[in-house]
Amino acid sequence: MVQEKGTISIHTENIFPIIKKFLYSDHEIFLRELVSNAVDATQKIKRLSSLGQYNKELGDLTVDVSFDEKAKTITVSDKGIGMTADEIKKYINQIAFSGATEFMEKFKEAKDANEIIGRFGLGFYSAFMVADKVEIQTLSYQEGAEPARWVCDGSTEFEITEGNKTERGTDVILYINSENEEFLNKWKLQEILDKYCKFLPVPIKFGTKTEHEEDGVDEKGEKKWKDVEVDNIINTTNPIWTKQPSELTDEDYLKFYRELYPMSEEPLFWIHLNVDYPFHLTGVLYFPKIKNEFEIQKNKIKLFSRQVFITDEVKDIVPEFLMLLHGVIDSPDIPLNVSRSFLQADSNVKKIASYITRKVADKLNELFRKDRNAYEEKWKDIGLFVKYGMITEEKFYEKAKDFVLLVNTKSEHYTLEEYNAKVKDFQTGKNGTTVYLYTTDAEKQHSYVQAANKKEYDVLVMDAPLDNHFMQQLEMKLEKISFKRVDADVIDKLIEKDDAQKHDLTEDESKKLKEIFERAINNPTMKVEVESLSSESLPVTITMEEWMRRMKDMARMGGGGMGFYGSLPDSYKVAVNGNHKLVTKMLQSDEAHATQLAKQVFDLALLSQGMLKGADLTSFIERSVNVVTE
Ligand SMILES: Nc1ncnc2c1ncn2[C@@H]1O[C@H](COP(=O)(O)OP(=O)(O)OP(=O)(O)O)[C@@H](O)[C@H]1O
Repeated sequence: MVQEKGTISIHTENIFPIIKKFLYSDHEIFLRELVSNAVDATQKIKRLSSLGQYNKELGDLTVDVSFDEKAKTITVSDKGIGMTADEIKKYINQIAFSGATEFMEKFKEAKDANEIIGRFGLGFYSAFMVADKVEIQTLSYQEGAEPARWVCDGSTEFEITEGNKTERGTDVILYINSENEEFLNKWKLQEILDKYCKFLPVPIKFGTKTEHEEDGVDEKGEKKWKDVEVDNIINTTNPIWTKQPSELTDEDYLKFYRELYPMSEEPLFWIHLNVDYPFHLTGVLYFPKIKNEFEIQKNKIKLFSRQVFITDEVKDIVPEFLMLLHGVIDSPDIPLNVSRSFLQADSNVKKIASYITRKVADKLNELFRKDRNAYEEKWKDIGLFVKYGMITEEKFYEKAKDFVLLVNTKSEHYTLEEYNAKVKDFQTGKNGTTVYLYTTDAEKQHSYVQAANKKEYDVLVMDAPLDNHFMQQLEMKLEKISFKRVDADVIDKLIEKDDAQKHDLTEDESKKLKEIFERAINNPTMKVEVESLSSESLPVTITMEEWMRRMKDMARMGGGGMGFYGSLPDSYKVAVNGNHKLVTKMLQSDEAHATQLAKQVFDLALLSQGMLKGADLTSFIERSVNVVTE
């Protein structure tokens, strides 16, 4: 007997075709929505029971997901609070959005199904993305409630009749349409449940699975096994982020990490997030080992809302540099279903981002203070992360400046403050700027590093692509320091002091020398200059000005607006040591011999820079052999 027929109050005839069509790409979330509703209903009955407002047995509260390939149905059953016919009318029929007109207007901007579903309270209706007909069989927990049945065939017509349920709870039965039969598949459903429902707080059963069980011993005394069918519970109801850190061991955290990222290396350490005010957020963030930039995988953080998986695109919620971390964040306070631009402006999201940034900085600081040696050992893996954070987040910079480390060619680690104290006295030039010398490749730039060390200068290793930006950041922030690569100039000019040496050459001699070299090198991008270096320094040194090289490096890395520098030819300075005895010899030789000597020492300088290649290298070798045999 039909009790009631009616029209779902959305005033627009064909809302379902719109839902179906528009939400095409995200079809699978219908299951997330229905299972979440079932879990909500279950938690409500638990709460009523604990408040003493429901006094009957709760019984087994497992939510059951099943499908029938022949009947082409998927059923989600719960033993939650159920609904009366009136409640169905109230909650299901009057779709919780303020009107079809608004929906019609807004859906145009919406970018994905999540947005529409959440914003308009269409969770339940997402069932129509995959089903032609949806049936609800339900019995409310309330004393004397009658079972009710609701059926809707995807038009705006519905029907409420007497239901057949004899126990408290709700069954939602989807009659899957022909385009969506792929969902009538065990593996497909299992996959969707794994993705969205793996950590829901109520057990979810999906069929059964076979397990091996010990079955006594045989005649020989060996263990016997038997296969038993057990419920296939697809979720862990108390994932670690819902627990207190004090209840957890390191092994628990590692186990959870392995569960989330089965193929990954062990994380370095982790942070347990737990805040109640001014927003709710729990989670565990792991620091993965990051060896180099190419390995970075973003979007590894999974975002949950009350244990329901929402997305692993956490951009806009956590600051960019924190996306290098792995783990989970769970917050009901993140507006999940709004557009990205709205998200960025949301004050809760901003607070959450700065909370996480602070927590991460505090954790690093704690590791640094507690066990400096261990921290230094891990620096290789966390350095990139810390520097990235300092470059991109002002707030993080302020905290991290106390625990970021600089590493020199002797593998010694220094904080910014320690390093400044170490080099200030020796490496401050006459203009008052302290020069931090660095190498990007201690092997290749070996002769320069050695020259610096001879002068008792310290040399840092800055070999990550990010270091360019990092140094620039430090130059801006720290007063009166500048970074110079060891081959940015001849050693005496890298850090200019008052006691600069003079060479004994006359102006004419200098000019002549310059000409000899220019002729020998015959390359306009090599600018020859006669310098007064110590007589033990090499006769010729090739350098590239710091500023120019950095611009070129950035252009190479694709730095915005730097393309112009990339297109300039490399320009080097060829510093001829006016105090070297070879110079005197050259000035006294005939032109041909002088040119040959100039060529030879220039090639030697190129060689020490790793710049001598191809035909030039061959002719250098031939020339050298001749010199030796002469
Ligand atoms: N399995 C169920 N048991 C009891 N009540 C249910 C069940 N499923 C849905 N309802 C009722 O129907 C209402 C509407 O559900 P729907 O999924 O459309 O929206 P919602 O769950 O309130 O919001 P959203 O899905 O956007 O988070 C629910 O709030 C609940 O009152």
